[in-house]
Amino acid sequence: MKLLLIGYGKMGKAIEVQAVARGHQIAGIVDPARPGVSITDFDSTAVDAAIEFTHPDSAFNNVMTCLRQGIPVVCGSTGWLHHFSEAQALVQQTGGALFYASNYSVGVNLFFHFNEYIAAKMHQFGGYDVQVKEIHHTQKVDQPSGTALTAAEGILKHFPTKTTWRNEPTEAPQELAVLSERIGQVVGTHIVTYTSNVDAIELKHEAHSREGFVQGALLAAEWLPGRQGVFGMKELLGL
Ligand SMILES: NC(=O)C1=CN([C@@H]2O[C@H](COP(=O)(O)OP(=O)(O)OC[C@H]3O[C@@H](n4cnc5c(N)ncnc54)[C@H](OP(=O)(O)O)[C@@H]3O)[C@@H](O)[C@H]2O)C=CC1
Ligand SMILES: O=C(O)C1=N[C@H](C(=O)O)C[C@H](O)C1
Repeated sequence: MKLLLIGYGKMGKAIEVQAVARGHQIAGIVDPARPGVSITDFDSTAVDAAIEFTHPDSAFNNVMTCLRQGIPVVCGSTGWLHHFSEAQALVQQTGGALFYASNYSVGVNLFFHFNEYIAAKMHQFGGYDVQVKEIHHTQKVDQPSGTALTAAEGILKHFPTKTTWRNEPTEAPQELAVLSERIGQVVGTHIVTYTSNVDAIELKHEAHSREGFVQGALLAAEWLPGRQGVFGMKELLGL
């Protein structure tokens, strides 16, 4: 496949290495460190899919440009979902394809699946409070992480005592605390904890490297071309 990499930071560079190892061609790299190359230089004849890992402030614009260029786009950037409905509308309008996941690791998507199941069970039995905690490296600009927000949404869907989330400790019983810590080079750790008067139950995912994100993003890029619509890891993995 011919891939366009948008963003050539920690993820973009790691994706390049694995993409080449899997026999793909890098048709172009768009990044501020490589001026003179832009998404509008490419179209669906030059590129089979774009993979976008940039920044919360640039992701929406990059996704929209790919869709206008007719390029199927796999986006991993977090912190831009307040614009997601506009991207969905452009997918419909253009007949294009957008794949989005707050976390491309297969393990995290299993964690999301179990998280929803556990939330429903814990609510059914009662007596437990719940919180989400995420820990990431100090270069991360958005908080809470996209993964923590997906986990929080999964809890809110199945644990109706909680009606909203807050990114700080809270005593309000209807608020789900989603706590963020930034430490050194931590790749990404997410913990959901249920606490009662007598015990605690934890569901934890700890990424040991970025390889899981890279593999998932490449699987998505290999799966997306030829499809029309908005997709995520549930469709890719059949979860
Ligand atoms: N969904 C998932 O599984 C994962 C998501 N992420 C998310 O992906 C994003 C990127 O992560 P990561 O690679 O670690 O971040 P980095 O900061 O290491 O890399 C981002 C790169 O994108 C560049 N960039 C900024 N703006 C643009 C633009 N408009 N067009 C093209 N490139 C641009 C940056 O350049 P400059 O430094 O000059 O600004 C930088 O080189 C983050 O939002 C992160 O949360 C990360 C890992 C997994
Ligand atoms: O910025 C990161 O590094 C990561 N971002 C994603 C998120 O916000 O959840 C995914 C992963 O945790 C790493």
